[in-house]
Amino acid sequence: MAAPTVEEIRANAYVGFDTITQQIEHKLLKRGFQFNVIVVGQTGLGKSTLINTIFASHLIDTKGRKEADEPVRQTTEIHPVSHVITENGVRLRLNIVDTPGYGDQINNENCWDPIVKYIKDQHSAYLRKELTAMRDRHIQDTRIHCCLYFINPTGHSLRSIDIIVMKKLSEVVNVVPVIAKSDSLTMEERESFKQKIRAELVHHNIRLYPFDTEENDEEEVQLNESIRASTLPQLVGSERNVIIDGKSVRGRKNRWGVVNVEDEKHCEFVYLRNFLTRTHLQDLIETTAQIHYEAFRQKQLLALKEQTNTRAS
Ligand SMILES: Nc1nc2c(ncn2[C@@H]2O[C@H](COP(=O)(O)OP(=O)(O)OP(=O)(O)O)[C@@H](O)[C@H]2O)c(=O)[nH]1
Repeated sequence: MAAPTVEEIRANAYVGFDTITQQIEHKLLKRGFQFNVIVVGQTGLGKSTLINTIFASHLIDTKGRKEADEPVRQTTEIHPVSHVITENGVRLRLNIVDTPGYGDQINNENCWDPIVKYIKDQHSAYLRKELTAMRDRHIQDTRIHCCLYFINPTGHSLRSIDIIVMKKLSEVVNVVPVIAKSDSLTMEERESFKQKIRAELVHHNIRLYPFDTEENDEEEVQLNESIRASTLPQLVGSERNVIIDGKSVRGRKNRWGVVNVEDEKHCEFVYLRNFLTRTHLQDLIETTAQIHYEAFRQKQLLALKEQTNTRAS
């Protein structure tokens, strides 16, 4: 019998486990993905516009007062909406939670409570489902993966409510602060405002996303570092098109001219969109499960154990 050729040896040696990545992809594509984001910031800062601009669809409506005599909301409300968007066969279920009324009262004390409670309630619901004897194969995940916190473009500094709330939120969720409506500032004002806010965030020790963990390799640590260095994108949102150099682009007219939302020389919208959808979508989801939910779960289970011990003794 003739000795096998190199090709025959190679063909016989192929086991096929390298297809596991395709098998996983097939399963994940069938199930689809889930991304839950909450938007927090004073009325009229452009929260709905920004979300609709990022996902290029009209997903949420403005909650502003339509008539001058409409009463101002007395409390922070929680308005979740859910949409399924599809891109190249990938299905993404998007839960967007709007928080109208936040920061709008004269006395804003505790106006953040409904937001923190909502985030914790989602962790709690997930934990309950996880602990049932006959748990679902796939638990519907409503845990909030990202909180976009809108900072007023005052040109001065953070308000005390921003500091308190970002601190509270960063204990339970990935907080990504953004400078809203940055076209109301000149380029010089924007840069100095950004530097000021960054220094304040560091001074007040506000722990923003992304976090370094012991498991991070060199590349991930460097990536996190670069994200932190570019924290606070200065945004302009728009659901309308304007004509620039004969081309119709997503943008808005202001007193200085026209802003092309997608032009990095005009604002940092593209940076935020890439960060949320192209580079960090999966990491935001993972960090929620591994850091925020894990901390919540540990606390709840320890409390439960203590209760049981007290009852037994
Ligand atoms: N100049 C400027 N105006 C903006 C920008 N984004 C939104 N707007 C406008 O600001 C107004 C309020 O925008 P919304 O997106 O409804 O703001 P919101 O924060 O969702 O407001 P509420 O739903 O009331 O909480 C609208 O007239 C928008 O067209 C922006 O980046 N720059």
